[in-house]
Amino acid sequence: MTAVTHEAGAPFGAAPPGAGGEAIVTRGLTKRFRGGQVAVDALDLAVPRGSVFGFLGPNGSGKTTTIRMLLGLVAPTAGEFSVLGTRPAEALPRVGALVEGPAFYPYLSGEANLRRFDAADPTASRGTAARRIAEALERVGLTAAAGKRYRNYSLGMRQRLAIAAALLGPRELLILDEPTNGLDPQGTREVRTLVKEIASDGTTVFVSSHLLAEVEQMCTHAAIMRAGRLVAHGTIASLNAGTAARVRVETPDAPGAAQVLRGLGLADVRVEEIDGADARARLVSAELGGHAPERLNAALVEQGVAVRGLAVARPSLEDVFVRLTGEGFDVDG
Ligand SMILES: Nc1ncnc2c1ncn2[C@@H]1O[C@H](COP(=O)(O)OP(=O)(O)OP(=O)(O)O)[C@@H](O)[C@H]1O
Repeated sequence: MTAVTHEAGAPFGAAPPGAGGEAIVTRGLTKRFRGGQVAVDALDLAVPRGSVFGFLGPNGSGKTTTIRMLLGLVAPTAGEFSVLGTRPAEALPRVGALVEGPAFYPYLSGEANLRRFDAADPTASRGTAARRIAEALERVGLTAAAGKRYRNYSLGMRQRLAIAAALLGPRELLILDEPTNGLDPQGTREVRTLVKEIASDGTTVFVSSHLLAEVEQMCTHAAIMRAGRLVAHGTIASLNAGTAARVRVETPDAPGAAQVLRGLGLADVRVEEIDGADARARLVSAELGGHAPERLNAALVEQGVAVRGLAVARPSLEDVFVRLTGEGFDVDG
């Protein structure tokens, strides 16, 4: 593929990437900073319209640089991309973004701050400003607090106001860079709820995060970055399916249980100690495969193996991410 940079303004091919219904498409998108550091390395991304797309990765993995390229704030070194099926410059009026929080005046009300923010946009019509601001405040649930000074807003309200600033005007795509960073648990909940509400109106939301639980709770799709490279990409369900479920049997007869499970054809049978439990009890685990847990239980009992407990452990997204990125994630929202 020919390397085309957004900065060079070279046209996409006959069919621009993203013409088929994706909100964002990137092909081979690369950013090498002066000094040789490759922040984003040949990124191929497809963000379906209508999705809440989690852009997940540890700090420094290239998320902000990618977002800055998508918004035309930094020029790619190589690769091509489209936003809402077209060139970024054409799409931008339909894109709301929160990259670095807007600077709000503490002594002005939320509404007055939005008015100043809106006035700075040369493309926005003055005649419709009041309606635009009222709608944005309504959308983030700040209508009742519109007249309150910004300095008296809670952290969650401040971030909701920042999102309102990104929603001035009709937006088809909202790009949020770490929108819950620095928020308290209440503020985090408010932002998550707001993101889901915005998405339920049909707006595509592309949200970066280093918090796994956050992406799991609010996103339909995710991409996982590691050191500038994409290591996984798909629906949350398909990413979750990346690791096999295991059955875990607690029993005083570990050799017997292991033999029964192996006899039934289960793979990767392991015997583990149980910390703090009866010294005679052991945990026998195996890949569940297509077996019904209740049939396994019946087979164990029929063959004289005492079963103290049987559970199926579904792999968490965290297991998948740790395996892919080689790093632990903050799992607390
Ligand atoms: N202007 C710059 N000049 C040189 N290197 C940069 C620049 N901006 C970012 N980098 C480097 O590029 C890499 C990716 O940074 P980036 O900010 O995109 O990651 P991130 O995943 O968004 O992390 P964070 O959440 O910490 O911002 C990092 O190693 C960073 O130090």
